[in-house]
Amino acid sequence: MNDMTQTSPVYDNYINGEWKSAEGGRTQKSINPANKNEIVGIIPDSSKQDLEKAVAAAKTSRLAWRKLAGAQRGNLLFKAADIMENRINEIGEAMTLEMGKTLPEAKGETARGVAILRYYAGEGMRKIGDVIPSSDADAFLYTTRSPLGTVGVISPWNFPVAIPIWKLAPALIYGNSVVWKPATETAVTAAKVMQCFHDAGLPAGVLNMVVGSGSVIGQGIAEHADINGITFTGSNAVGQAVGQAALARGAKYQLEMGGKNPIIIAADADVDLAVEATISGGLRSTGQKCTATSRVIVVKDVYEEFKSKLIQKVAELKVGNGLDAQTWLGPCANEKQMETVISYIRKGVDEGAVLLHGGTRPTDRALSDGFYVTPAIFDKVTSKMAIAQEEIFGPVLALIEVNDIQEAIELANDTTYGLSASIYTRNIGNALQFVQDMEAGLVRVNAETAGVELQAPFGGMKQSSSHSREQGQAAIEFYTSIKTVFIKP
Ligand SMILES: NC(=O)C1=CN([C@@H]2O[C@H](COP(=O)(O)OP(=O)(O)OC[C@H]3O[C@@H](n4cnc5c(N)ncnc54)[C@H](OP(=O)(O)O)[C@@H]3O)[C@@H](O)[C@H]2O)C=CC1
Ligand SMILES: O=C(O)CCC(=O)C(=O)O
Repeated sequence: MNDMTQTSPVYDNYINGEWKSAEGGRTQKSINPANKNEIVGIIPDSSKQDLEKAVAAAKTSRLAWRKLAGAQRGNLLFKAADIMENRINEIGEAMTLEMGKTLPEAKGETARGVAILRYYAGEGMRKIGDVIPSSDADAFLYTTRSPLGTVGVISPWNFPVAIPIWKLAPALIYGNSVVWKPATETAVTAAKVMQCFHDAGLPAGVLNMVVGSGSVIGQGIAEHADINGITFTGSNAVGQAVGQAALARGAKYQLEMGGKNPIIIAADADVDLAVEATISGGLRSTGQKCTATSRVIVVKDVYEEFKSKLIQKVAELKVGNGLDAQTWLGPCANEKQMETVISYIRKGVDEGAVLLHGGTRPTDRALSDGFYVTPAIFDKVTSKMAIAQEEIFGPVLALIEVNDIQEAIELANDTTYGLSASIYTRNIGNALQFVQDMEAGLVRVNAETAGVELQAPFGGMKQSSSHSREQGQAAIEFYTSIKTVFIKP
């Protein structure tokens, strides 16, 4: 152990209402991507034994939890929300330190987590069924809903507060107990979120958190016979494996995976607004959103104007440590992610695209220990290139020139993904054609591709999801089963 390891804060698993170190005391380090020499915290490296304890606790606690009134469960979520609201600075700072997004983004995401918690707390008071006229005049026919039992939540590092909360909160409010495996990258942030639920007085065993590698704890959740539903957000490769493991044992599953999201700029677009939306949608959070804009499809009439304005604005963005108030764009979340981004930039050049701007490690020596890449803009991209087809998850914009809206929509659909898409146009006909023909779960007119409203359904078409929807009232479809009740006196 070096000195820094000895002085770094230590975080544990949360099992059956208690903080517990991993079996055998195994730990790993959470590293700051802005400075790889800084350890943010020492976190558990859990084994299957830890998972077993968490699942057993969740199984034991679930009956009493489901028997509470929805309003009682809701009150606990309201309390957790209030506590989290008071800790926005602390949680936001942990997030910036662990995965690099800027502090305003990190605090904004934590505030969003609070709002999601409150939304689902309120769900405890809303209707969960319908009365249906029976063909038997004496009978009472209605539907109600049952929780699944225990839900396994596998969450990624890119929204380390909002994504877990939009899974945990509906799972809990509808009466499920939970075993949560957060991304290892953001386990410190996860522990701070978990502490809010603990301090709110959630009964022991109802929500458990196990930190450890995806292949052990994540896969263990997918395969565990006592976990009745699994919700996952992350890469397509892992999502497919999770889905297959769940399907093989008849468990319910929900997958939210990648995107290759297009923005279309029509000839009649407000070009300045379109440039802003492209930058915000493509480069905020260093491009590490599943809804990030990565393909910029521009009609030829405004191509040159759009391109030169985009380059000018992107050149003004300050890359740096997310804690620095001047920074617009933080580092990639980890070294592997940075290497992936750099390898795609090389691939783009090799395939014949023209790198107009960025795509390099910054020369500033103050940034040399961080996983930084300057935002890249590619010109002369064609739809068949890897940079136009594969999810990069980094600050890379691929410009594609087209003749008209028809061609733009065709190319926008020329991918295996279908998560989000946007168009900039002042023409209602263009907008309606786009809304109708675009194969994506989220379509936005005169708005960037990213940006999800917590009260609306969110999810993708094609290979972006398991065709289910999260958030808003859509969440009830995954976290419960409908029970049809027929009663005759
Ligand atoms: N849709 C989205 O929002 C996201 C998409 N991605 C995409 O995925 C790429 C790789 O990122 P990465 O973090 O490796 O994504 P992963 O899909 O590997 O990670 C997502 C979650 O799954 C867990 N996991 C990893 N392996 C397994 C497994 N075999 N079984 C069950 N769970 C597992 C991870 O745990 P652990 O952290 O311990 O590895 C993490 O909690 C990115 O470049 C991006 O393209 C990534 C994150 C979010
Ligand atoms: O755009 C957003 O706010 C949500 C993005 C998201 O869900 C993701 O990146 O996983």
